[in-house]
Amino acid sequence: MGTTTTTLPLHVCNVKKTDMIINRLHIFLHGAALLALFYYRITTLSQIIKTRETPLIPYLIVIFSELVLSFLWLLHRPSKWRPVTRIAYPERLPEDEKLQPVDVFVCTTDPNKEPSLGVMNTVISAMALDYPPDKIAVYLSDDGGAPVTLAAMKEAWKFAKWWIPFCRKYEVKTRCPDAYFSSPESAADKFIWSTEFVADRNKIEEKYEEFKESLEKNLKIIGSSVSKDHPPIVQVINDENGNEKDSSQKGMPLLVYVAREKRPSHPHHFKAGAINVLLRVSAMISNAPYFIVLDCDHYCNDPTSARQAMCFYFDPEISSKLAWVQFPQHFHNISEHDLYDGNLHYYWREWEGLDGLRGPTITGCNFYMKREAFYGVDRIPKDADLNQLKKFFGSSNELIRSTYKSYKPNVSRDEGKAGARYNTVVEDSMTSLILHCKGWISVWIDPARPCFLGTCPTNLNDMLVQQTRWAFGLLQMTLSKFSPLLYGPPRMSILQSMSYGGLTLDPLYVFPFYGLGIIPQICLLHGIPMYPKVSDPFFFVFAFVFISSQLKHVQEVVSYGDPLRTSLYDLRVWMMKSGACYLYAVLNAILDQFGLNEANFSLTSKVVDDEETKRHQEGIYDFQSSPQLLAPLCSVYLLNLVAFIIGTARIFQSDKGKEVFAQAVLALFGITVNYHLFQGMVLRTDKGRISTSITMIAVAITGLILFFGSLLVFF
Ligand SMILES: O=c1ccn([C@@H]2O[C@H](COP(=O)(O)OP(=O)(O)O[C@H]3O[C@H](CO)[C@@H](O)[C@H](O)[C@H]3O)[C@@H](O)[C@H]2O)c(=O)[nH]1
Ligand SMILES: [Mn+2]
Repeated sequence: MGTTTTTLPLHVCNVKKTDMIINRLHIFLHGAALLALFYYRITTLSQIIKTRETPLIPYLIVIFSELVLSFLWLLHRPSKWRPVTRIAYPERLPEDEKLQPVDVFVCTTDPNKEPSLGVMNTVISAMALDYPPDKIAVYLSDDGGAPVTLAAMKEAWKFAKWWIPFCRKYEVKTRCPDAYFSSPESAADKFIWSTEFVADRNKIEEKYEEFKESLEKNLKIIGSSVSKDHPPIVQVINDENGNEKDSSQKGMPLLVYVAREKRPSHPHHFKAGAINVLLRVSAMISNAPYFIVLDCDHYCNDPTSARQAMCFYFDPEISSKLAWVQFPQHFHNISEHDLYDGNLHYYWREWEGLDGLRGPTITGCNFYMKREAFYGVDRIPKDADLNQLKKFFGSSNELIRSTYKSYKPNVSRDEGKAGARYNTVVEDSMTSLILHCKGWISVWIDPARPCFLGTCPTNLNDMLVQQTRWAFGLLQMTLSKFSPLLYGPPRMSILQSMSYGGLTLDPLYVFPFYGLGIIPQICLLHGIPMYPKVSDPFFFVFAFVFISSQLKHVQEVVSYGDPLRTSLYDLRVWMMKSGACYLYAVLNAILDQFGLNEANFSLTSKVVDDEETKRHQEGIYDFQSSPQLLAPLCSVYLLNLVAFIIGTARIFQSDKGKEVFAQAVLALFGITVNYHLFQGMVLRTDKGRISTSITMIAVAITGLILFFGSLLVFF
């Protein structure tokens, strides 16, 4: 544990040197080019104001777009400054008696979108964690208050009593039963030839089939209705079959069902609300000093995750400041063509860099958290009276008593409440900002064998809906008093504040997307130059900025280990997000400011659709999506297509046309990168194509943009 020189470290942190050097060089080169670019813009702008040779408004829009792009580029730089990776060595932990208890929180909401079998697989995989069973308690929060979920849990308990001993006996690695049976792992070497293993395995498979049947039967009898109006239900499932000392309970963790009270008149704050209820309920039952949050679809794929996390909490050098250990979200339903960036590598690439600062943000689930940090008790003075404590913890005397027994907390000087933050649907980013600002650090670990595997959206619509929710949440955060660029700097380093700023301000990409996707193209049609001529030395500056940002992106993708084509898919996702998700997120955020937007958390579906899965596997875009999301993208596409065709004709016709060469290249870039939209609108005939009605709407919108955009050319 690092106390003497002879003991081996529990974990190591490696700086990714090559990436670090490339990143830093790029920051300076690209940064210098940007300065040159803006020097050009400012000098030409003053000329334009004098001479009025070029229309001012389009020119200002282009400059504004470039400013937003560069500002966001700058905010994302700290996360490139020092990328690191980590390895933990759980085998070097002290003996089991010294390990601290861990509570597992699983959240589910709707058995129709989150089928019970999947949820129970997650619950069972958590119960089977490789950790002393008396130090594990699994809590399921059922936000649907669905009787079918409670019934499923009782069946899960029965099956787990077979499953857990089997996993222990044969050192099974894949402890999510569904994953285990669908791609059977071979037994650990020492059991491989044993007939006993084969017999046990067949038996357990039979039990699993029975378990599945029982869930189906329940579903038929009970139905999958959910309720938004019910009293709280807390049920310890273990109790069903006797008391704790009963032999049937031995070697089994605690399993608890929780459906918090729901009333239509009362806001329930979605997942953040669910976590906070679990925090309080568990404080009264097991009250472990650490807890982990899992989404109902994120099963434990490596049973050692808790031990890996403990490697950091046991390190005396960081343990007192360490709040959470974050594992990435990886997905079991990803295809080799990850068309929608479902694996979220866009984020994880940055998280390696955040880890090199003071730690990654919480990313919704798969994080081990120190309960004390989450309570914010570091801020509670020692001599706090009960009233002060109630202001912080709420009115429950029992909760305060139980908390006090274990942590002897001291009282909050800030007026906040304990737990996850409510102000936004991205409770995770908000909560981590506040914890980082209090001086806590966090750790990011992404082992070769993913510790958790979830279900990611496999069609465009789900991806867009999910990204819209995130973007809206991040904007809510930006517009709240926890706006990172204002709230951060007095409390944490400027680099860390910038990273949070980069995360929450990503929705601003909507402005350059439309600014640069429409204006230069319309000007191209009218033969009005927006960029320097090819013969102008500053043309080189623009070309450099453009090429350098594209190449840097390709380098990041490849160095992260993804195939080259991912950089193209990424670029498309970025454009689709900017043109659709960010657009609606910004509109909703504006409505929200006027109190006109109803709080909402649109769940992503975890139900498998065969045809959709097939398209996903084959790498074919699934465009069955609402016109609202697709039409804006298609319109911009069509505009670029028209601009490119007519603009190129002009370039070949007249000498003056050559001044708009850069704009023609820009339009060509847009239509080439987004060729999938062209395919969807024009070439494809299958069910996943872009419907004719959406294409027609897009044609109409393109006409409107052309008309109104052309008016701008006169100002
Ligand atoms: O009122 C609610 C709404 C959602 N959930 C649960 O929250 C989890 C995440 O919901 P999901 O529909 O899967 O959304 P995703 O977009 O896939 O979730 C991502 O984004 C969320 C923030 O928007 C994070 O909380 C998640 O961890 C992260 O995986 C699921 O287990 C839900 O059951 C609740 O418990 N109560
Ligand atoms: Mn999810």
